[in-house]
Amino acid sequence: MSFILVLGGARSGKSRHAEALTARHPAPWAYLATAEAWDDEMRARIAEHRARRDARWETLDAPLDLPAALAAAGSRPALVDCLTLWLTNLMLGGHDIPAATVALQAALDARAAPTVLVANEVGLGIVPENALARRFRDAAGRLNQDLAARAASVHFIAAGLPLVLKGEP
Ligand SMILES: Nc1nc2c(ncn2[C@@H]2O[C@H](COP(=O)(O)OP(=O)(O)OP(=O)(O)O)[C@@H](O)[C@H]2O)c(=O)[nH]1
Repeated sequence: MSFILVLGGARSGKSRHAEALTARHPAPWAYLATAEAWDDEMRARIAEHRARRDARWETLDAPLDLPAALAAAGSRPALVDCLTLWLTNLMLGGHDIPAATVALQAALDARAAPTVLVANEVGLGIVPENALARRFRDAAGRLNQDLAARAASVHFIAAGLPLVLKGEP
């Protein structure tokens, strides 16, 4: 089944927008979290998100094996938040990014329920000074392009407001 891709910068409101898109479908919904709580700041960010979601959401942790989590979500509408952190986790772990992208696409193709994907638009600022940051920026841009080409709709969020780049609002 096709999916919706929600792009945006940090604190642009993309998670909230993606939650609303997912909630257009009947509950229960699966929230596939790719973040890991390494420090207090991340724990606080995650706690804020968890407080916002009610009991109709079930959280599945998917820092690396996102294809398995998409399969585990089964017939529930699923929200993946976010692909850019998943990519970070893969890169830091030395995983094969093209192979992981193919596996992700296969898992998306296999879904029979609606899916909303959140990703950061990271390439709008100045060129990063270090090589790893430049590699990450390029990989994130490529992943966004690959998924946008396959998505039914693509929404770009800035200042909490959606700009429809492709498909339905
Ligand atoms: N492990 C885990 N991570 C979560 C959970 N809920 C949310 N997150 C993570 O929190 C991250 C989002 O953090 P924020 O800092 O609020 O995101 P942001 O991109 O700055 O903000 P917006 O664009 O406004 O959504 C996502 O990557 C999620 O994976 C959870 O229950 N468990």
